[in-house]
Amino acid sequence: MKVLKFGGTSVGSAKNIQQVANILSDYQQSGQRVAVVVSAMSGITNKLIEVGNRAASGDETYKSLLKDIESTHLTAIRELIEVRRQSKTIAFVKLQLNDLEDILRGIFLLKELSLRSLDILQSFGERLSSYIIAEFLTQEGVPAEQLDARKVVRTNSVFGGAKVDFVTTNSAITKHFAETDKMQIVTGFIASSESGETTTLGRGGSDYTAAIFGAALNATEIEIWTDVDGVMTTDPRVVPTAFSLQQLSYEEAMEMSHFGAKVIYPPTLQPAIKKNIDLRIRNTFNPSFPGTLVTSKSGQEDWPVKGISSIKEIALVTLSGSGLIGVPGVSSRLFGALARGGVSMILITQASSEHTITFAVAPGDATESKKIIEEEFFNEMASGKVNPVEVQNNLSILAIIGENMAHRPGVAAKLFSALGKNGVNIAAIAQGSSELNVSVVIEQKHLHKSLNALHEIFFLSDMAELNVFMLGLGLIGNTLLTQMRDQAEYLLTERNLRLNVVGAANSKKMIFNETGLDISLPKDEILAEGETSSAAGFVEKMIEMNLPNSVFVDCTAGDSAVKLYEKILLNSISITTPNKIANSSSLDYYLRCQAAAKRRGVKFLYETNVGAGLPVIGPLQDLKRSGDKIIKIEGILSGTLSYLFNTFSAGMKFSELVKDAKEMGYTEPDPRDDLGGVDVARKILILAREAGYHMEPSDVTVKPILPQACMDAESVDDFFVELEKANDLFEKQRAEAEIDGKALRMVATLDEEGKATVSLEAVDNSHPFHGLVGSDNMVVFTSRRYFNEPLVIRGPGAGAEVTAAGVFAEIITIGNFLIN
Ligand SMILES: NC(=O)C1=CN([C@@H]2O[C@H](COP(=O)(O)OP(=O)(O)OC[C@H]3O[C@@H](n4cnc5c(N)ncnc54)[C@H](OP(=O)(O)O)[C@@H]3O)[C@@H](O)[C@H]2O)C=CC1
Ligand SMILES: N[C@@H](CC=O)C(=O)O
Ligand code: NA
Repeated sequence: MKVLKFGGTSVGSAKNIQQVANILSDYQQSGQRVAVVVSAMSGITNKLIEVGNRAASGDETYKSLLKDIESTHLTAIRELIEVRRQSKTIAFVKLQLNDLEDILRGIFLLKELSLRSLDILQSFGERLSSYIIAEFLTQEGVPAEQLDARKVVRTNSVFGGAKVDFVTTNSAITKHFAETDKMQIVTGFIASSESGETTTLGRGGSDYTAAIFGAALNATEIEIWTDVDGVMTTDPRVVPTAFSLQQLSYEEAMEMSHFGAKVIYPPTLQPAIKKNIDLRIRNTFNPSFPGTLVTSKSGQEDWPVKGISSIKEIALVTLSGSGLIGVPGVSSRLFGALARGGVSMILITQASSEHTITFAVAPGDATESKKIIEEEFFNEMASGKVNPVEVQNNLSILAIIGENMAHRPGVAAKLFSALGKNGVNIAAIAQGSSELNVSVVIEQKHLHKSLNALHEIFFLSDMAELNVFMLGLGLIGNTLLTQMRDQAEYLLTERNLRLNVVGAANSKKMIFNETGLDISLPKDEILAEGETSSAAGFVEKMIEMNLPNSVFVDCTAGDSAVKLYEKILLNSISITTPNKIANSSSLDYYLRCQAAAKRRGVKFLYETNVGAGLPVIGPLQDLKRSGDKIIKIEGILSGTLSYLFNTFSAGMKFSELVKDAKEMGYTEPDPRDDLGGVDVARKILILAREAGYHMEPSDVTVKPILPQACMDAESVDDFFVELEKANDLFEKQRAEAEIDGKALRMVATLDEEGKATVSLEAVDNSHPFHGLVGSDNMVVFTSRRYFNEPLVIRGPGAGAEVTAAGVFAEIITIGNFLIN
C-alpha cells in the first residue's frame, strides 16, 4: 500500500484534477493499491476563513464570497463530470454548501467566530474536493469513494490544531481499509473529537493526514504530490541552475524546510518517519519525473552539501558586556525572558570569550527582543556591566545542509572562501554539533549573489560561471570578444568554464543581461538595444547587479573608468585591463588600487600594460616576490616605435609608416601617445613601481622626438598633416645613424639609481636591440640573480590579437581563482 497526497494546486482546477486522475488511473492499472489524501482546492481554505471573518464582523459580503466558493466547485464539476452523472455530485455539493450557509448565518447573527466554528468552516474545503475527485475517478473507471477522515481520525478537542489519538485512529483506519476495495479519497487536514466535533490538524495538516494513514497502514511509501520537481538544491527563483535532489535524509529535509524550502513540513511527517516509511516528493505536472526520495539515509555520499537554504529577512540581536563573562545563568535568563515574551530564535551564537551572545530573530521581533532583554538585564545595564542591546537589520541567513558534511574537513572552508572572494561579509556563524548545518548571517543585499556563488561551488563543481563586464569594444575589446566567442565551446567542454558576458559598452551605448549577452552577434547588434553609456553609469549598474564571480574588463583608452577602479575593487569585483593609466598616474592612486585589491582579496591584473601579451609584469613580480633585487631595466617597450624604427629605411616616408602602424593596431588610439613617448614613459614607470620604486610620472624623463607642431595638432588627422612635414627630419636622423652602422631605437631605462629615462638612441649592430623585427618588444632585467647574464624577454609587443589574448588569459586566471 502506498499513500499519495495531492496538495491544493494539484486539485486546484478541473484540468489539474484530470491530471491527478491520470496518475491514479495508472496506479490502478498497475495493481498497486493506494490511499489518496487530498487538500482543498487551492485558495479555498483561505476563502473559508475569510468568509467566516466577514460573517463574524457583520459584513454581508460574506454571501458573495460564499457564492464564489460554490462556483469554483460547480465549475469543476461541470468540466469534469458527464452531464448525466452531474446531478448526484451537484446535489452533494449543494447540500454541503447549504450546511455551510447555515453555519455562516449563525456566525453572522452571533458575530462570533470561535476556533471551533473555524474548524468546521475549514473542513468544507477538503470535504468538497475529495467528493468531486472520487466521483470523477469512478466515472473514469477507477472505482473510488470519498473517505471523510472525521470518521477515522480521532483527536482531542483542541480546535485549530488538535492532537491525534493514535490508538483509536490507527485501528479505525485499518478496520476501514480492511472492509473496502475501492480507492479511498481521504479528506486531508480534518478530523473529529471523541464527541464527534470537527477538528483540524494545524499547519501542514494534509501532509499530517498522509503520514497518519501511511503509518497506520504500514505503507511502503508516502508520495507527496506537489507542483515542483521535488526538493531543489536551493531556491530556483534565485538560482536558475538549481535542480531537484534525488535523495535526502529525514534530518536533511527537516533542516532544509526550517531554512526556507517549503516543499514539505517535516514535523507533520513524524508518524511516518518514526516507522521509517520512505517519502517521495513528486510533481503532479511532471509525473514521469521521479522526484526526491526522503528516507532514513542521506545517500549520495560524495555530496557533502545537499542543499542551500536561506531566510531572506532576519535581524540580529546582540547582548554583550563584561558582566556576562563566567556568570552562570545568563543564557537561561536571556532565553527564558525571550521565551516568556513569545520570541522565537532562529539562530544563536556565542563566542568562547562569553563576552557576547548573538541571536537571530524575525525582523518583527527585533524591537520586542531588545525591550525584553533591557528589562531583564536592567540592573546590569544600569551598572555598565552589560552594554545596550544592539540590533542589526537587513540581514539574511544562509545555510548549507548535508549529513555528509560531518567529519569532512574543508567544507566550511569552501563556504567561507567563496563568500570572501565575492566580498560577502559574515556577521555571525552557527554550526550545530551534528554538523548537519552551517549557517551564516550576511547582509541581505548579498543573498542573491551568495546563493549563486555557493550553489556553483557545491553543486556545479564540474561547471563554473564567470560574469564578465566589458567596458570598451574598440580594437582590443572587440578582438577580445571575438576570441571569447571562438573559445567559448572549448572552455565550456574542456575546462568547465562558462564565460557569461553580462555587461558591455562602448562610449555611446551600454547593455546588461544577467543571463548573458549573445556574443555571437557583432558588437553593434549586441549594443543595439542599449541605453546611453557612461563609465560611471556602467560601473554603478555593475555594482548594483551584485553578481557572483564578477570580473570587470576595461578596454577603454581614457581615464573615465580608471578613476573608478578603487571603488570596483572595494566592491570585491576583480579587474583585468590593458589600460595603463591607473598604474601610471599618481603613485597614490596606484597604491590605493593595489591596497583595495589586497583588502578585498580580489584580483587586479594588468599584464598587457607592458609588452602587450608578452609575460613581463608577471616575471618581474615573481623575481621580486622570490627575493631578487632588480638592479636595472632596459627595454624597447613600444611596439609602435619598434616597428617604425625596425622598418624605416632609405626611400620610405616616416609618416606613412606611422599610418601603417596604426592600421596594424600597434598604436594607441592617438599615435602621439606612442611617438610623443607617453606610452613608453607609462610602461617604464609601471615596471619601476612593480620593481619597488615609489615613483611619480614626473620622475620619468622623456626626450621628445616629435616637433611641437605635431603635438599641438587639434586632431589625429591634423597630426598626420604635421607629421608629413617632419618626414625630412626623421630621414636625416636615420641616415646619420646608418652612416655609423647604427639603428635608431626608442629605449626606456631604469638605472641603478632608480632614474627612469626614455630617449631615442642609435645602437650598433652588436646591441641586442639592433636585431629586433616587426613590433618586437625586448625587456632586459638585470638583477642580483640575473647579473652577468640578464633575463631577456622578447616578442611582438603590440597588436590587437596578442593584447586581447593577454587580457583573455587574465580573465581565465580570475575565473580559476574565484571558482576554485
Ligand atoms: N593596441 C595595442 O597593442 C595595445 C593596447 N593597449 C591598451 O588597450 C586599450 C584599448 O585600446 P584600443 O582598443 O586600441 O582603443 P579604442 O579607441 O579602439 O577603443 C576604446 C573603446 O573604449 C570605448 N570607450 C571610450 N570611452 C568610453 C566610456 N567612457 N565608456 C564606455 N566606453 C568607452 C570606445 O567607444 P567607441 O567605440 O564608442 O569610441 C571604444 O569602444 C588602451 O588603453 C590601450 O592603451 C594595451 C596594450 C597593447
Ligand atoms: N601602443 C602601444 C600598444 C601596447 O601597449 C605600443 O605601440 O606598444
Ligand atoms: Na605583458
